[in-house]
Amino acid sequence: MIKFIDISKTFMVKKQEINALRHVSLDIHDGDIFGVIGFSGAGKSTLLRMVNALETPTEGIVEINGSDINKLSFNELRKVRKDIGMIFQQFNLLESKTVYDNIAIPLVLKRMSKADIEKRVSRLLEFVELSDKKNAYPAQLSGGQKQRVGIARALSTDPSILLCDEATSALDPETTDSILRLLEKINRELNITILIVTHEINVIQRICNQVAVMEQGNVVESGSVLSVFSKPEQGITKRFISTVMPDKIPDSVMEKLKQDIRHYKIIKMRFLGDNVDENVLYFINRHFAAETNMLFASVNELQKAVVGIFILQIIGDDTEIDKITTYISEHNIQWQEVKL
Ligand SMILES: Nc1ncnc2c1ncn2[C@@H]1O[C@H](COP(=O)(O)OP(=O)(O)OP(=O)(O)O)[C@@H](O)[C@H]1O
Repeated sequence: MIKFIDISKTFMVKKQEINALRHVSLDIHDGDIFGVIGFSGAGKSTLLRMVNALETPTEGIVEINGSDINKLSFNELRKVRKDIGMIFQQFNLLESKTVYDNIAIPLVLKRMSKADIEKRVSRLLEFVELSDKKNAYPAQLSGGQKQRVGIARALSTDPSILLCDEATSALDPETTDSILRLLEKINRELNITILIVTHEINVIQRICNQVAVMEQGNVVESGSVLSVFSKPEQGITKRFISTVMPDKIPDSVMEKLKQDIRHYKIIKMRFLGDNVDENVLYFINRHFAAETNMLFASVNELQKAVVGIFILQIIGDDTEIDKITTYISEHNIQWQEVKL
């Protein structure tokens, strides 16, 4: 388990304080794919680099499996670092070395025998599906292939934690998808805990089970991806999520609404998981004396659950509208009024 306990980090640049992290507390459990999202400068990389003590906190404690990483002896720290792999946006491969040699570097440093290195590297190349590129140089590889080499190198010491610093930000969407599938396989088959920092919400949506949203050094929102995506609280979270799960009335529909002189209320409902199965809309239309008009609907699958967003215009008198919203609340469906 990785535990950030009340972490703050201040950099001094030309006598000016930069508060890169402010009182950050997070728990990352074994087996998690934990995503940290935020815009540039939010403090994500600084936080990630705390895990292998490439960065030390000004205040607070970073615990890995119960021990304070900044209180370890040199040898103890070296051992912990072997248990932590890291991949980067720009891959960080040695251009003058072949794919094989790049992956073998950590094993050579570990003084592993040649035969064992050969065995381990071949297995890793197979795992990342690059066996045919064993003797190629990085310049002969695509971005996705380079990242696969980076991943194989990070896995070479058999770590239990993998840190990913914007690992897909330099890749096109299709290649991103294949790398994310590989990360999922690493988590599932090798039982490796993954910590990802990214500014791409689709990365979080696609593979993470937990998320923390960072803004100006603070964690402003965190929790399971399902709970945060289905009920985002903070403005920044809503902005990120709306790019992959739109929740706005389309402009053309909005124009028509402006001409509508009937008495109505507009509500936005979010259905989560099981309650999407209940045919609430059917019930509303049959049992209340109001007309409903669907202005927008989207349904997304997340962590094998369904998140539905419906924006409904309810046309009728206030008593009937109140009955409907009470009925919706009683069915534990989140809703809020949308004001034009
Ligand atoms: N070594 C350093 N010296 C001085 N300031 C730093 C250093 N490292 C980071 N910072 C500053 O700390 C803040 C957080 O930076 P950090 O790289 O952690 O953000 P980030 O969210 O990862 O952004 P990006 O995605 O652009 O890397 C920024 O204002 C950055 O300029």
